[in-house]
Amino acid sequence: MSGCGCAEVVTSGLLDLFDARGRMIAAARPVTGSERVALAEAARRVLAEDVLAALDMPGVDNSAMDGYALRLAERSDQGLPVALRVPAGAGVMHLPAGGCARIFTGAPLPLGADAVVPQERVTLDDRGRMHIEGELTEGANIRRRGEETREGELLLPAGARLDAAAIALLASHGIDEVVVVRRLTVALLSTGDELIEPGTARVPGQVYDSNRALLGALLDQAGCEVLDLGVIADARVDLHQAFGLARDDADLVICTGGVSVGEEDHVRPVIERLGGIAFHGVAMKPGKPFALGYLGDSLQAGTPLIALPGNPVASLVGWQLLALPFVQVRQGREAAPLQRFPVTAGFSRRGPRGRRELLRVVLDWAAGTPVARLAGGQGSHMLSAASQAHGYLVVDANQHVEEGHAYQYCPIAQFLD
Ligand SMILES: Nc1nc2c(c(=O)[nH]1)N[C@H]1C(S)=C(S)[C@@H](COP(=O)(O)OP(=O)(O)OC[C@H]3O[C@@H](n4cnc5c(N)ncnc54)[C@H](O)[C@@H]3O)O[C@H]1N2
Ligand code: MOO
Repeated sequence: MSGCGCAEVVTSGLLDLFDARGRMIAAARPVTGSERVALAEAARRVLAEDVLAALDMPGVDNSAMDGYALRLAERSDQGLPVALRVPAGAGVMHLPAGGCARIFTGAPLPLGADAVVPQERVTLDDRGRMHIEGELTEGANIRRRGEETREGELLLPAGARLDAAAIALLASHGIDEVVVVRRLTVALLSTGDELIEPGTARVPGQVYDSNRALLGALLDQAGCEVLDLGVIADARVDLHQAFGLARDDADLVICTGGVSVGEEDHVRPVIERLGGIAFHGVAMKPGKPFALGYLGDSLQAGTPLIALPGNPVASLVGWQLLALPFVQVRQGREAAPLQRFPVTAGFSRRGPRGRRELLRVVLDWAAGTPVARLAGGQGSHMLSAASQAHGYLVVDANQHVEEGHAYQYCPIAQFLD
């Protein structure tokens, strides 16, 4: 049984999924143009230039523990008097000869000290002298100046996407602005006479436009500016007008629906009129009628266009596996390699004919190692399983899934980056 309840069509002339992904990556060209933004605005942006370390990191030798700093050679059975107190934020002090320093995590190591003993390994006698339990080696519990990074070294390369850790790294060097690649403007439109906006009244047969909501959220997550062109009727004249606008105002056009073979599917002929198609049709389920095209003279000189299938899960999977790497390269970064590894199936299922299938699954860890279970109905119109899924179990064309056997698994979290 096919997941969508319809008879499976044996497909030919479709591109292999991984070939198609390779073609998407090869076809993408980074945009030019950059802007300087405040660090507070820089999350999810892509660095346009290398950022060098502004400081040695750590900036001074300092303590990794709350404890006592000492000269190891002065350790004695009589204990050491506490001659100094060094809180975090204190300047660099000198350790008086024959004494130790009370010190706190991150506080500058006093000059002369060569080890720190954590307070749990210390006793103070009734004269206030510090005694150490156990062994202590030179350099113990000291974080050395520059041990992580030296001033002038490469901190983050051009093309790095700024996630929370990268932003924190920049902040730790006192950097409050960065030069980032300008945001991609992506024109987004849905096609279909049945589509209506969420929040409006519906008559039977009408369908709420979920793909624009889906892709709007995905584009936002990917750090793109969305030029929302709304729902366009399945009519050549309307599509022609919308694509004309998108071509002039966007770095990329993404449309959904009307990309299959029915006579109501007008997207392809209009793209061919205004530009061309690089490829159409991928041996994947869901997501088969995926197309890469362009508006203008060529893929490189014109505005690239990605046509995603109307079925919502087909649009989602087409974005994650094919459109996202294209966007990543266009944003000036590298396409993230596809992460996949074997996971055992906890179910059996007839295999897809002629297409590689991406089953929406959840991982069950009850037995200690993960077992993939179907997240729900697998029809490419069924968003509920897609919204529950942890990942895709990738089943090769014409292969049956057998419970207890391992198949490649692609975690969905990788597509959020
Ligand atoms: N004879 C054939 N029919 C179909 C084939 C085929 O090879 N031969 N392929 C099927 C596959 S696979 C898919 S996927 C769909 C994709 O078709 P289209 O991209 O042309 O999409 P539509 O026909 O416009 O719509 C399909 C389906 O999705 C719903 N839809 C469309 N847009 C949205 C939206 N923005 N939000 C929510 N739902 C949407 C639409 O109402 C339809 O139910 O074609 C198969 N057919
Ligand atoms: O199987 Mo389609 O590719 O329904 O998405």
